[in-house]
Amino acid sequence: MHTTSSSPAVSVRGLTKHYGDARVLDGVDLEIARGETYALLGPNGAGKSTAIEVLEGVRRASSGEVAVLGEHPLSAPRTWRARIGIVAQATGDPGPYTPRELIGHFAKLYPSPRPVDEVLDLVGLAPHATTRATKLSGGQQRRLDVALGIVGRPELVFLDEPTTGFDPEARRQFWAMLDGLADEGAAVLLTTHYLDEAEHLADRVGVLSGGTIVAEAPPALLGGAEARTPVVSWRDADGVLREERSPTPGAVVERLMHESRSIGRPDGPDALEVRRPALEDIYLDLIGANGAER
Ligand SMILES: Nc1ncnc2c1ncn2[C@@H]1O[C@H](COP(=O)(O)OP(=O)(O)OP(=O)(O)O)[C@@H](O)[C@H]1O
Repeated sequence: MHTTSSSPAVSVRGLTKHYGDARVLDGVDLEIARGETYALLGPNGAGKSTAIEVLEGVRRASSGEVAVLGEHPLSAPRTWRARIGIVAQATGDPGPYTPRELIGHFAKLYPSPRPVDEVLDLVGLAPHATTRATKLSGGQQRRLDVALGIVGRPELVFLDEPTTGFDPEARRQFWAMLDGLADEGAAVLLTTHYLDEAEHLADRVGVLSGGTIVAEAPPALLGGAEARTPVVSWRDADGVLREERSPTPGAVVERLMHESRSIGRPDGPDALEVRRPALEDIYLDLIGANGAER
């Protein structure tokens, strides 16, 4: 297949994968544009890593069409591999080397790598450049994984739960780094269990559940307008927790206050609260409504 920079970063149709009798992916369709950041969400065991491994060419699909930067991952030429960056969920033993040595070594595998010092700065490892990698903390080792994934200036980066183990400050630094990669035009496919991360980073999110992508949209639109409708909750006179969804929650609160006053409770019902569903609520509804883990 001829590769052009106008081909999508990722194009997947009807991807299935089974392990023995277990069908983990059951007809996944996915398209990621050049320069787009896409977050794949889903509960533990949904098949996110499996899907990413098929796209990376380290796992064979059972069926379906897969093109990554215009090539099939299992038949792509060596030059294709230099155009993608991989940060897997689990990485190997770094051996007796320092981050500077490891990044420098990996840089030699690519035609136009980033300078080692730039990578160290990007991932916030400059102060630990000469510490043995095995002596780094868990979060610092994860930054090193990210460094090795981006040193080759990839056109597409796969990041499988990249910020697991990061402290809040490191996560913010990582987000800024990823914003920088996106500004340079790299496409990113990210998995994460942190909904705020998906919301901050992704142009679009997809929810993988029951073997297929059950919802896909920009984070602010996931689940549709209905899912974003505010929820008014309160305890009624019998102490029972009530909920009402309404696009005009103020009117509901006014009605409840009026009803309360009419039964001699001028302060209104107990536990009166108005909530606007967050991405996390919408996500949980989506996976709950679609069978969750399998
Ligand atoms: N090599 C394998 N052989 C058999 N089953 C496997 C293999 N790899 C994964 N699985 C199973 O496939 C399912 C999907 O696993 P996968 O790691 O892709 O999920 P995930 O969505 O990435 O999960 P998590 O969020 O926990 O990382 C799980 O039930 C897992 O046990």
